Amino acid sequence: MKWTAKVWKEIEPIYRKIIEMPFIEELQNGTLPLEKFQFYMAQDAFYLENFARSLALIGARSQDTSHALAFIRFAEGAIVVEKALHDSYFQEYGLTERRSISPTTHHYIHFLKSTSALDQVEVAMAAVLPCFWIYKEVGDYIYKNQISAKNPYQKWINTYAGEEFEELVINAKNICDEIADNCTESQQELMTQAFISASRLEFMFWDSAYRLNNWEL
Ligand SMILES: Cc1ncc(C[n+]2csc(CCO)c2C)c(N)n1
Repeated sequence: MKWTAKVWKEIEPIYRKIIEMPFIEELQNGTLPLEKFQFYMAQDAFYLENFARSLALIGARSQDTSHALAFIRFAEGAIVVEKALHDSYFQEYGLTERRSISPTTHHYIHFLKSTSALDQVEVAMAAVLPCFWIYKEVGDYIYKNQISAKNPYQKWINTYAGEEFEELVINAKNICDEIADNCTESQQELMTQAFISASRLEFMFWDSAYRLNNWEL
């Protein structure tokens, strides 16, 4: 069995929780309060800037040049494509002020940065995979189950349910399977643990936006 098939089984309960969470349900119905979406967008802008750096670092640390190129392109995509989506939402919803990084965003960013800098590059690749894969699954899920034709968050949904994004995800998954095949069992286990941690953090990222959770002090 491929490594990706094995790890998806591991995070299936987390994925189920994600698609059942109120943030996702209300995003799908278009009823998510704007304040919560704004909080999410503002936090995601911080996330992307840092996530792109992790991807670039993984690219730089990759032995295989085709993997290096793929991760450098992912890094570019994180800044160019995703940032464009944010900028349009920032304009549409009049989001101007720069907020502070929430505890969950802080934790997620630093988990990715330290993993990409200090752990084996294979483990770092596994740590960033949920960012691609879970977004693809969630995007497709929402797209298929949408009831309302008019949704203020449609652009977000279309970005992740689209074919262009699918290609990126397939590429990221294939690279992880290729490198997992050349890993020892204990290295694979570290990859799996990193994948699970990042999946939990994806859940927390939406959950904390729904709760507008920020530092108390
Ligand atoms: C918390 C959080 N996790 C994942 C993504 C999705 N995402 C961000 S950059 C990128 C790769 C290049 O486009 C992907 C899939 C997000 N926006 N926010």
